[in-house]
Parts: sequence; C-alpha cells; structure tokens
Amino acid sequence: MAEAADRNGAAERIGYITRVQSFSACHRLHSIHLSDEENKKVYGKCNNPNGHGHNYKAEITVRGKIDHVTGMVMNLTDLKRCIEEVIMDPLDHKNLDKDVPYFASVVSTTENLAVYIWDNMVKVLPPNLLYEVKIHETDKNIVVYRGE
Ligand SMILES: Nc1nc2c(c(=O)[nH]1)N=C([C@H](O)[C@H](O)COP(=O)(O)OP(=O)(O)OP(=O)(O)O)CN2
Ligand SMILES: [Zn+2]
Repeated sequence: MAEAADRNGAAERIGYITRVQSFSACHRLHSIHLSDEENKKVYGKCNNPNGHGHNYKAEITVRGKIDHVTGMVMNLTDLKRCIEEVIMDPLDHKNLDKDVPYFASVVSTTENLAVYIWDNMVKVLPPNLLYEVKIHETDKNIVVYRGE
C-alpha cells in the first residue's frame, strides 16, 4: 500500500480518535414552521408540551496525521476541554428549547443537535480535524453527522 512520507521520510499514518461524553437534557419536538395540529401529527408524543428527557451520549471523532514526534492526532486532554466548552457547559442539565438560543427557532431533533455540536466544535478545534459527531439519543436511536 502506498504511504505518503513526511519531511523526514517517515510514513504518514492517519488516525481517528474518539472521546465519549454523556449529558442529560430535556426537550420537546415542536417546529415553528408547523401549526399545533401539524406538530402533533408529525411528532406525536414527543410534541407533549411538558417535554421529556434523555441521557444523551455524544461521540466526537477527530481524524488526522499521527504526529511523528508526539505520537498523537491531537491531545485527548485538549479534546476533553473542547467538549466541556461545546457540550457540557451549554447543554448538560438544560432544557434545550428554552436554555439554548439556537433551538428557539430550530427544532431540537437529534439531527439538529448533532449539527449544533458540529458547528460549535469546528470553532474550537484545530482546522480540518473534526471527522464525525455521533449522538445516541437513546440506546436505540443514533444520529451521525459529518459536516456534509
Ligand atoms: N428523526 C428523528 N426522529 C425522532 C427524534 C429525532 O431526534 N429524530 N426524536 C424523537 C423523540 O425525541 C423521542 O424521545 C424518541 O422517541 P422514541 O423513538 O419513542 O424513543 P425510544 O427509542 O426510547 O422508544 P422505544 O419505545 O423504546 O422504542 C422521536 N423521533
Ligand atoms: Zn426526545
């Protein structure tokens, strides 16, 4: 297999590293673009005005060159700090619809939550490193967003 070489002639290896973070939040599925009746029809029980909660699990994956000197794609301790800033501070133990301004006009589906996390992770990570945001809403419902 052909491998690119770095400036010292060493083979360039690409690695993927993931940090997992759990957080809890409540929400209600409700679109401002739909009538109350349409909202009920589309979202069913998830449109209940009292809302409901999830113990979400986010998996943040970065992809990049394994640095010949440090042996790392990036320091996982730095990734942990980024996750604190982007996920834990604004989202943990929050009402997504009421406490997070982004979701005042964007319905708080797990797809949109993944996009929100992606858009904010790219602002704090080194350029071109973020590969994937995966959110487990429940054990059975999982969403992946790769910035497309
Ligand atoms: N495409 C999406 N569909 C749904 C989303 C979503 O984010 N994207 N979210 C929900 C609700 O938030 C809901 O909490 C999930 O409901 P449900 O599937 O009923 O949840 P469970 O998997 O826990 O239910 P089981 O009864 O255990 O199957 C709905 N749809
Ligand atoms: Zn839900």
